[in-house]
Amino acid sequence: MIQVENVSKRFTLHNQGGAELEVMRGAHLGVAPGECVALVGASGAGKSTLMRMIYGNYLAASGTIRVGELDVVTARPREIIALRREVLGYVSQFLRVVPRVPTRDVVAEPLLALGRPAEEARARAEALLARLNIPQALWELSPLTFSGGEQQRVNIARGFAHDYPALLLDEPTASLDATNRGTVLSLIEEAKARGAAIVGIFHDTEARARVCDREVDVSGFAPRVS
Ligand SMILES: Nc1ncnc2c1ncn2[C@@H]1O[C@H](COP(=O)(O)OP(=O)(O)OP(=O)(O)O)[C@@H](O)[C@H]1O
Repeated sequence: MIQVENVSKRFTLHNQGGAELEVMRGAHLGVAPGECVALVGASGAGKSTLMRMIYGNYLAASGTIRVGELDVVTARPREIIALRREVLGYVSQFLRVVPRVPTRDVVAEPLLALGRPAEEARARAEALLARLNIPQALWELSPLTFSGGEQQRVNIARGFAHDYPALLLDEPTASLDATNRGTVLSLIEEAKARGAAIVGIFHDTEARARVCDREVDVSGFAPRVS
């Protein structure tokens, strides 16, 4: 479902005289439906960079990144937008939302964007918010003033609203209490059971051991200095 082949990445630092920083060469990764793969490696090894390339936020310098039928490296912006709407979900560490939009609508939005009936989208959003222990009194409010952990749970609810065939998870259990952490791990297990292909960064080693089938050490993709 997710197939990364021979990917390299260079950053051009425009504010530092155009210096070129090569951070990855020959990256490979394959994730089958129903599988969860953890990206591991020391800080700065390139875990986030690889995840952002799969999502199409960073452009790979070479190689292919297939998600379903689409090669993200050569895809047009319109195709990336459709991929993100239908196929590839991304739970980032931080919630980014438009001000004044109620929490329930923030969570329902991915389903509405797919043309699902408003009633169904709302019901799904409410079920997820309840499961993640967001008090009902907060559903009508914007999540911008919520606590860090509440915002993270709203972000997770939004990321799991649609049953994406592929999911990217950036530290989904960071800063959660034991109960909510358990709920998030159950959501991940349920996504795997319905066939989602998942790539995740988990500094929480117990969480990683519970939900991930394999680890891929991105340090192995560091460019060799010759
Ligand atoms: N936008 C950017 N511009 C320039 N360099 C970048 C950019 N993003 C990442 N890098 C560099 O790429 C390398 C990999 O960074 P990345 O954030 O992917 O590592 P990581 O493994 O996710 O680290 P951590 O575990 O600390 O989050 C680092 O040397 C970093 O400085």
